[in-house]
Amino acid sequence: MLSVNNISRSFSGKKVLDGVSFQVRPGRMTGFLGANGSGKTTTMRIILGVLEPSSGTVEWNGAPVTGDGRQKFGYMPEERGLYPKMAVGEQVEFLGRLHGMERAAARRATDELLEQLELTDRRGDALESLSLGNQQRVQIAAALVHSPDVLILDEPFSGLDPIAVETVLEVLRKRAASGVPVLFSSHQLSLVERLCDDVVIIAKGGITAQGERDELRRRHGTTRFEITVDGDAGFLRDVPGVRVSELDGPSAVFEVEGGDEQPVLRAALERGPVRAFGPVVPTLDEIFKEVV
Ligand SMILES: Nc1ncnc2c1ncn2[C@@H]1O[C@H](COP(=O)(O)OP(=O)(O)OP(=O)(O)O)[C@@H](O)[C@H]1O
Repeated sequence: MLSVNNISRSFSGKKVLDGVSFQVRPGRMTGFLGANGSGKTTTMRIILGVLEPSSGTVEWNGAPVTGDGRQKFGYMPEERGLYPKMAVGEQVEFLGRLHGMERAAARRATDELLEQLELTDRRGDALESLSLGNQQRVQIAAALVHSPDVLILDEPFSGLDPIAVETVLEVLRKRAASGVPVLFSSHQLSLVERLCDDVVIIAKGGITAQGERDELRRRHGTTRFEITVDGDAGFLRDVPGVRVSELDGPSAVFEVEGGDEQPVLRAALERGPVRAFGPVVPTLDEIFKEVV
């Protein structure tokens, strides 16, 4: 497990991270969400050791991360740092070699990744001749070539079309499934909602929510309920203690005074069949707006 423990960081006296703590668990995709300037890139740079924290530590499996340990991290930085004129395959292979791989192993890993990312036919082309979306796929290959123990990806899905998102996602999921913790930042909430197992939300340099995606959604959504009946759900307005916030023919969203929704269900059943009844589970988008 990767643990970020109480990290703070200032630039020219201005605190941009203040006591940031969270975990990235093995085998899970963790979405790192935050508005522009909230501190995502700074946190990722500190995890990678590109930047020193003012205080706090980063630990991998309970021990402080050292330079050697970071050799086994895979990083896709926000500023995409590859060589524009170098051929795609040569470049990925070279980065594998820089991480200490033997030539043959680096070549094999490169071939496999280019195949998975549907770039095999671009192997010999200069990076700059590829579309931006394809260059992005090469960045993913560069971060993965040395079979990292941990993956830290800054906005890996930005600029990808929906099909490319699926291709990249499949590659990342495979790595996660093999036990690698994957941390990726994103602004695209609906995408993160679909892709991640765990979520960490940062606002103004502090963590405001974190946990398993579905658990987080349940935790933030217990005060509202939705119901669908046969006919018109308008009768709910006359049920004592009920405040209807949305009404659309047979469906309604409501809150109950005191929070016990079961009497409302009984009242509805007395009138006729109830087709659906349950708590409203908020989207990540709604949670994000609530906690930032
Ligand atoms: N090298 C630096 N010198 C001074 N200030 C910096 C430096 N790096 C980051 N900052 C400031 O730290 C804050 C957090 O920036 P950071 O890049 O971590 O945010 P972010 O969440 O990644 O944003 P974005 O989504 O826009 O990439 C910002 O106010 C930024 O201006």
